[in-house]
This record gives sequence, structure tokens and C-alpha cells, in this order.
Amino acid sequence: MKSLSKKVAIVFTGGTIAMAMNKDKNSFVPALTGYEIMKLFNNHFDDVEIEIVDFGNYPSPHITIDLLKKLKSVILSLLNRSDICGVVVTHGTDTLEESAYFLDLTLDFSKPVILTGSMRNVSEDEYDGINNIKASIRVAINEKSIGKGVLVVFNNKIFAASEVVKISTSSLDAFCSPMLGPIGFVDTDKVIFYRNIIPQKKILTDAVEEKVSLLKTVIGMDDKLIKFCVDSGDKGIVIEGTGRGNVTPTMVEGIKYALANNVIVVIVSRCLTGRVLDTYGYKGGGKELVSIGAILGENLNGLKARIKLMLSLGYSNNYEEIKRMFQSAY
Ligand SMILES: NC(=O)C[C@H](N)C(=O)O
Repeated sequence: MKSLSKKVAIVFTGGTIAMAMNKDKNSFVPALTGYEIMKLFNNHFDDVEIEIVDFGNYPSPHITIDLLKKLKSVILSLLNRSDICGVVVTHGTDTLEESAYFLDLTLDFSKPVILTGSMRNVSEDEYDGINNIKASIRVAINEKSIGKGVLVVFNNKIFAASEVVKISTSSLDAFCSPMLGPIGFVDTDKVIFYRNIIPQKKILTDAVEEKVSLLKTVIGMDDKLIKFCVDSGDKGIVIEGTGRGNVTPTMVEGIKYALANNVIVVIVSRCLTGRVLDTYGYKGGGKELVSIGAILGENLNGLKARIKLMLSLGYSNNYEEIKRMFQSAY
């Protein structure tokens, strides 16, 4: 009999990793349970026991905040068990970075939690689901993965949830950390970390404010979308500004309107790397935005800043406290 020294729970939520070709629809659709995926896996590990948790089979654009709250509590109850050393979550890649960051900010745990998925489904030759699960298990059982927050393992690269983005619609190498690169790699059976990360400050809240929109600044943009968000009841708006965090002059009145209506406005950048800062003093520049009360979102991209604002507004309705949460992420 095998001696089972380590136990990893794998929570299956759906995505391409659990999809197959449907001939009638001539397209890819949800098809496989966690058990069916793991039958293909053919246990590669002698010393690891796997526990399968079938959470659901959701394409990731179908993931909601309610589902994320449920997923968080499923993961928490697994992490609380002394027999489980880490949790792997399979997830559709389209929204994986949002779910990973949500879990990173809300799970206060040192045991490894790894999100992964696949870019090819089981009907395709290059099905990458098994390799990604295998690499994720290796990271989950590695002691060096402890205390690093939620990680994303994809195509043998290891990323911090706070940094990772999906960069390709179709490549197997679909994820990257544009500013800092992966924190490590899975090289055959070895897990190698090349740098450490400072875990993000947690936002320990069960309440999540869902009325938060994300807008992107483009040339010639006016303020009609900002005003629409305010008038339709948003409590927060994240704006991806240009460059250092600037907007068009014609957006400023809308931002003032939002702030006057107690809607928190967070400015981040549509650039892929770098921090926002109030360096520009022209109309719509960061200096004016900060002076009227907009909050700068540091180096977060729009997707992550929106998740953080939803959680911050769930935790507090105090403007100063929310500002502090954005300014001291670590
Ligand atoms: N590769 C994938 O998983 C993409 C799929 N559309 C999803 O996110 O569910």
C-alpha cells in the first residue's frame, strides 16, 4: 500500500479545461466533471493523495460575485483541514485573473492556493489541462509556496495573483506578469522560485459591493458613461486613465459629478506597466483628479482595481479608509 503523506484538494469550477467539442453545436461546451478529468490524469504522484471537489462547470464569463463568495468558503473549509496541505482550483482562463485576485485579497491563509486552467479542451490534440494540473499540484505540495498568497500556475510558469494577466486569446502560454514576470517555474518535477513576493494586505470581508463599474479612457471621450454609472446607482467607478493616470478634459465634469454623489472614483492606467501618479497639471491631468478627490490605484490594472474597490466598499464606506487601502497595498 502507498504511504500517503500529502493531500491536495482540487476544486473544479469549469472553463475550457472541462470542455469538449459538441458536434451538433460545432463549438466547445462544458462537458467533463472533475472525476472525468482526473481519470485522464492517471495519478502521476506516488506520494500525493488527491481529493476531488466538483464545484461546478461554469465557463468563466459565467462566474459571478456570488459564486466567488461560495468558492471562497469552499476553499476556506478545505484549508482549515489539517490533512490538506494545499488547494488547486481549475477555472476558465477568461476571468481567472479576477477570481485569483479576489481570493488573494480575501483568503487569510498561508497554505498554497493555486489557480489553473487550460487553453485547449479535451477534444483537441494539445489538451494542456493535465500538464497544468500536474504543475499546480507540484507547486501546492512545495514548502516554498507557503505564505505567497494565491498563485496562478500556467504553462509551467508561476505567477502572483496580484500581478498576473491573461495576454493571449489562444496561445498555450496565455498568462504573464507584464511588470515583473513570473515568480518561478515548474521544471519537470522541480519547483523553482526566482523571487519572493510581498503578500497583499487582506481585505477580510464577506460583504462585496457589486455596483462598481470599470471604464477605459479613450481619445475624445466625454462624461456620458461616467454620469450613466452614477445615475444608475454605482457606488464606485474605476477609470483606466491614460499614461500616468490622466483623463480627457471632457471627462472631468463627470468625475466631479460622481464625487459629489459620494461615488468613489479610482484612477489606474490603461498602460500595461507602471504606477499612476499626479504628475500632470493640465486639465484632466492626475494633479486635478487628485485635487478633486479621485483616488490613485497605484500599479493595479483596471480589472484588479475593480475587484479591490468592490471589496473595499464591502469592508468600509469611509472615503479616507478606502483611500488608505489603495495606497498601502502591502
Ligand atoms: N481557456 C478558457 O478557459 C476560456 C473559456 N472561454 C473560459 O474562460 O471559460
